Amino acid sequence: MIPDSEFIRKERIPITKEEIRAVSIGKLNLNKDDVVVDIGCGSGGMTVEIARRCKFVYAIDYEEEAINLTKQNLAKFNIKNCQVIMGRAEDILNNLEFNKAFIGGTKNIERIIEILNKKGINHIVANTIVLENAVKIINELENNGYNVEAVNISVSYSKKIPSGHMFLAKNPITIIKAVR
Ligand SMILES: C[S@@+](CC[C@H](N)C(=O)[O-])C[C@H]1O[C@@H](n2cnc3c(N)ncnc32)[C@H](O)[C@@H]1O
Repeated sequence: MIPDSEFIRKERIPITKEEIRAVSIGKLNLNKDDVVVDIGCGSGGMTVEIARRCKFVYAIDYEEEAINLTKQNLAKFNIKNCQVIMGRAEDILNNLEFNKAFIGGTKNIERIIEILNKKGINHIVANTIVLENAVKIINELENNGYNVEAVNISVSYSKKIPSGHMFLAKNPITIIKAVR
């Protein structure tokens, strides 16, 4: 995994933290022939990690700032096997050919899952920090016939204090994997 500090970052656009990227990449079980869509690419943290491990990535986000940041990070890490597309995933997915999906942005998630199902996508990984979104994503995936497994990951980072080290907890993230 690339350390968070090596990415170009903007405070307004949260990057998926290194440890969460590591588990998410594991759940995607990528191989060199995979073509992956990154839905809600944000700062491009996941886009870069996915692209390094597969054939091609489509990175989608409706925010111009996110698109620009993703492009900057792709350039920084010299990633060429990626197309960055600005727009709403639900309007774009039907025009793309891919076999796995990573979901980092959850606006209109019901429609997105419906499209992924109709396109015959058999391997999806989604991340969310919002409890209600986790429930919604799990229910929608199961309603669309996927076998779902969710893990909730809490990462704590060490901090040096005068008497030694302490751990500072980050918010838990739910990582949902759907296959069939
Ligand atoms: C938490 S960020 C993703 C972080 C990213 N995985 C990273 O490592 O930097 C969520 C992003 O999803 C985008 N987003 C949410 N719903 C979307 C949708 N339906 N279509 C396209 N982009 C979406 C938001 O604009 C935001 O930039």
